[in-house]
Amino acid sequence: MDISLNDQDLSVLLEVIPLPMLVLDTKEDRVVSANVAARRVLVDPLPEGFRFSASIKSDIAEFIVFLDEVIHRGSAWTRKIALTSQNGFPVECEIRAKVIAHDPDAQRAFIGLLILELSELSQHENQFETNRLHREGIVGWKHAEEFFAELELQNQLILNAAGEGIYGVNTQGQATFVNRAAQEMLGWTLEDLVGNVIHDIIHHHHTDGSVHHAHDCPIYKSFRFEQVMRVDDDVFWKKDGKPIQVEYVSTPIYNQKVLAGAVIVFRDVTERKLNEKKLLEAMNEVAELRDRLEQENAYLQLEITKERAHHHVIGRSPSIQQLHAKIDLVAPTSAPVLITGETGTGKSIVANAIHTNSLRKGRPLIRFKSGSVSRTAIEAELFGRSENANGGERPQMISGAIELAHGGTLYIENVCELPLEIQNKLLGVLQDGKFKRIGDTQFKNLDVRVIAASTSNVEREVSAGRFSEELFLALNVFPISCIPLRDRKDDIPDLVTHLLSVACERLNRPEPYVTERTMRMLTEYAWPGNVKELRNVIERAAIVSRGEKLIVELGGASGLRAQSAKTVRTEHEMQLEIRANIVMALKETQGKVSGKTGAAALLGIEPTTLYSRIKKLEIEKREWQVLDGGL
Ligand SMILES: Nc1ncnc2c1ncn2[C@@H]1O[C@H](COP(=O)(O)OP(=O)(O)OP(=O)(O)O)[C@@H](O)[C@H]1O
Repeated sequence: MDISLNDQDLSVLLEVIPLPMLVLDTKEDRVVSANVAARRVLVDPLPEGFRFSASIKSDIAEFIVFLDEVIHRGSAWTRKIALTSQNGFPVECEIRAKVIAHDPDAQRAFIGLLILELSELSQHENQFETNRLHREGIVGWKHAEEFFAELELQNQLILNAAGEGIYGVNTQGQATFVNRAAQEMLGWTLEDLVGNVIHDIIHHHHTDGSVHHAHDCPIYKSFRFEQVMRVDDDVFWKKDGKPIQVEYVSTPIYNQKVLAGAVIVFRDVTERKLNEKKLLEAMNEVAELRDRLEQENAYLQLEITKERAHHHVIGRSPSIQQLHAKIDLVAPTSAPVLITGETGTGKSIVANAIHTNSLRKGRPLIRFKSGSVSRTAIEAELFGRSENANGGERPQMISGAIELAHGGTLYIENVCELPLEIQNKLLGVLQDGKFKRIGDTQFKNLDVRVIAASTSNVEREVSAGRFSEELFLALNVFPISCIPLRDRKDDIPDLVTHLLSVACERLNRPEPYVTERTMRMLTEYAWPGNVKELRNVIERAAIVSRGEKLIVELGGASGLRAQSAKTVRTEHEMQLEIRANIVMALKETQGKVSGKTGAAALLGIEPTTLYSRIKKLEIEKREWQVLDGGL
């Protein structure tokens, strides 16, 4: 079957195609039809029976291979074939070919050839790329715009959420933005600030009232000299005319590497500065008090040392020598000491000697003698108290004697008078080496040496169930007993001389001399109140003696002198003497025990001691009342 094409139809079809196109009859190598664009490239007008091979510049064999490929595959393209234009110029092109009709038996095919000049093709491609870029550019710009809008919104949110005040200024010092915190801290609104020179609004004066010139302003400096400025003590002025203390950082900002102004981040530190000021004042006050306390302490220590300088254990009797030996032995240790002896025999003098000869002498010797009657008061005096009076506020601390003695020595007088509960608590403290204030929750470590004293026979108190046996064992590590003055009369002259010189020094009086007679009288006296009583007598004598001689009055003791002439008295006789002396004293004071005019003062003993003696010796009211009534 032979095929044919309606040339007319083909021409019309080809003409609508803008690119060079022609139809080739392969059998006759004839261009059947070519559109105007193709004719413009090859030959125009197209001669009847124009042979396509005439336009091929390159090897014709290459074109035949290409046609075979087209017929075989139905379509193909190549850039290997160069054409010659009607002017004789070479036309570099891409030829795209497609089989329109094929009759293998007749070895004929009609093939459509599209000729794309490479120069135009690349122009097209460039144009296409440009269009594509243009299209994509617009889309990209839109994306960028959305992105920046989003970013700006987020930045605004961040700026407004920030706790610090933040504002920006341009290079003219005009505010460009102000975040919410800044507006709230300053009271100025966005309308008040943005576009205006912010220095004139919030930063115009110092607190002392002097003008803050813009040329001195660190914020201006930050963008003039392009440096970050940190200021920690400045003021910004609020809309209500009040200043707030601020600390701020001013950082220069750039737009496309060109200085655009500065951003200022600030904090209201008014309250902090106030607290710092208060703290500083409080610390200064504390330092002042500490200095004063140290001075007072130094002064008191000096006074105590001076006072204690007169508190040596005086005497040469064998019992006093023995006492010295014991003190020397026990002082350097930290062992507890239990000192027993009648009142006024020098128990506190011994405690002092032990302390001053120990390694603790640089720390205080605290004397504890509870004057309180109630158990809780005694407990607080000894262990301290931590009170939270105003609930929630810092508790008020009161240090007890035991805490004050930390590192030093605690001397407990009349230890037998401590209530049993407190005795047990004290025992616990000594065993554990820690204590707790009343009302406190925390234990504190304690390093204390305890020296306890008693006028009573402690073993007897233990047997009577009035004193804790365990505490007795804990304290009785090194017992020392103080011998009454009547058993060491040899010491009386030394004591008289010593006590007289101490008294005169204190009274700032010339020291009178003691006649032999007076010394004998003093030596022979029974001294139921021991050295304490002797001291009182000597002090009184130092006051009343106006002349050169010491005039001694032994008060109610005259009645006892006859008895005191006896060389040895029994313990019972001694007790009777003491009893009679107390009754006499009570008679003189009409039963008054304490106070300056009380019987205790007259006897030179503590009221508590006198009370316990009255009880122990079973002295009844009628005894001194009857006597009183008899006069
Ligand atoms: N051996 C001594 N050497 C020097 N002074 C002494 C001596 N013994 C006692 N004294 C003096 O007597 C006074 C009373 O002594 P101290 O207070 O030590 O007695 P005490 O036994 O502790 O009495 P009390 O049991 O009543 O507390 C002291 O102030 C001290 O001046």
